[in-house]
Amino acid sequence: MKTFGSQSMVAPIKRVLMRRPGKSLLAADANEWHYGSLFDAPKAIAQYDVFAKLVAESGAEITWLEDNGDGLCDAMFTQDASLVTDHGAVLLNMGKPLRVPEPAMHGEAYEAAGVPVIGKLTGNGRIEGGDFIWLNDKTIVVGCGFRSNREGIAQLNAILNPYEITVIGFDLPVWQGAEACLHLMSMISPLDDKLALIYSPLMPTAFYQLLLEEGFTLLDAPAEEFLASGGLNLNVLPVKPSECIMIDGFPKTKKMMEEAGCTVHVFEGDALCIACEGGPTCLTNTILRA
Ligand SMILES: NC(=O)NCCC[C@H](N)C(=O)O
Repeated sequence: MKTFGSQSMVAPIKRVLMRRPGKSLLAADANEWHYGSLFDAPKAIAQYDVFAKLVAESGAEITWLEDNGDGLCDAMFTQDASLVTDHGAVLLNMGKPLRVPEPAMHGEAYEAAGVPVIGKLTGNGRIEGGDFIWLNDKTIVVGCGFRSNREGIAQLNAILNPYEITVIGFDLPVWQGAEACLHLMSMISPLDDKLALIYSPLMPTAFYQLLLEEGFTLLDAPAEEFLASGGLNLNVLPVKPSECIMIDGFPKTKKMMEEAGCTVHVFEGDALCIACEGGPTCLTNTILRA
């Protein structure tokens, strides 16, 4: 039986890597980590538990990393430090200096979980997982901004081209500056093979055009909810095609997805997600979708 592998954003989620926030988050200096005014660590941990329950209820097996007080508060956003393909995992290289130790942690977890590591980014090559999506099962799109760069794309191509996977890049806007977290997935969440929730004003034009050429239907999220949530209204985790988990409190975005045929599960995420700048996709790293 297949225990790892994923070259889709939306196939049924079967296994994920997650890290429950604990001691590190409770000791976090919000300024140092760029967490917002809604940050409240005990509340964030309680919200995380509700989210984790939804993930488990979707049928996914969770491979756990524990927050044992190593001080890596952002490590709960497991999406960012590695990516898993049908051939094994790639350890990424973080753009946010405070997060640099995380890919090595993922490497240890994959070794323990029986997932082969087929390569890792090094030196000045940087990509964070929030900056990539599978456009199709042979093509990865990476957003180049403060967290990911062209050297990272060149390295990822060198690792994945032998498996007939191509990585292409599009430049992201500056938006709120270098300290804020803006990833490619801050402006797009795939919901089905050819359906995605987006925020078009921030999207690279050529990427937007490519999605249309590929036959995507694009649901453009309402600006007021995007701005009120720091973009987290559209950070939506598909648990299977047209079924997803989102943060509660964004009724217009939710309705838009429901009207497009999606089933949407919600959880409270103000202290966890809005404050810490990462949503349901960021809190999970897909090990197996099939
Ligand atoms: N994939 C994501 O969008 N991850 C969110 C990461 C948030 C974290 N506080 C960071 O700044 O890296």
